Amino acid sequence: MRSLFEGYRPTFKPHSLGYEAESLLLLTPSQQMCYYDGKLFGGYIALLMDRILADCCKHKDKPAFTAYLNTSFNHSVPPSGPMLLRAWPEKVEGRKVFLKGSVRIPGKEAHDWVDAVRTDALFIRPKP
Ligand SMILES: CCCCC/C=C\C/C=C\C/C=C\C/C=C\CCCC(=O)SCCNC(=O)CCNC(=O)[C@H](O)C(C)(C)COP(=O)(O)OP(=O)(O)OC[C@H]1O[C@@H](n2cnc3c(N)ncnc32)[C@H](O)[C@@H]1OP(=O)(O)O
Repeated sequence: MRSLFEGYRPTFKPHSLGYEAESLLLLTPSQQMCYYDGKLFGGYIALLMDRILADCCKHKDKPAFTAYLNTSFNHSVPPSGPMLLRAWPEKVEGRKVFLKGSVRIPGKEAHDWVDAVRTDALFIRPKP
């Protein structure tokens, strides 16, 4: 199961509401799960998003539970290309942490990245 996260090494940067996280990932052949050829399985993408959002929440803080993870798949993600996972906090209300995340993939132009997937998520910190 750990191999699902092979190559996942997030880095963190301070953000006004906590930390933002990002990880550039190149999947190994066993991670390149597709139902349709050339399109990475959406459930696997959601798993990766849940992971980076959870890590973003808990960096130097208490862990939190996923309450919702609303994921929009705007473009398919090629299984063998680079993908940039990103997560950042949008709003914090008591124990509720609202976050956004995205998966970026290379665009048509050199050095151009496009958002293939966008996620709105709510994580809840445990009661004290
Ligand atoms: C296929 C192979 C898989 C392989 C992977 C295997 C293993 C992975 C290994 C390693 C993974 C590594 C790292 C982990 C990566 C990711 C982990 C992510 C974290 C999770 O995977 S975690 C599990 C999934 N997750 C749950 O299992 C949650 C179930 N649920 C609950 O446990 C409760 O529901 C809880 C705790 C969420 C809240 O409960 P609570 O009692 O603490 O708080 P309460 O209900 O009072 O809500 C407080 C305020 O949040 C609002 N609120 C609550 N829920 C809302 C919702 N859904 N939408 C909108 N608002 C919501 C209320 O309206 C209120 O708002 P207000 O205060 O304004 O009134």
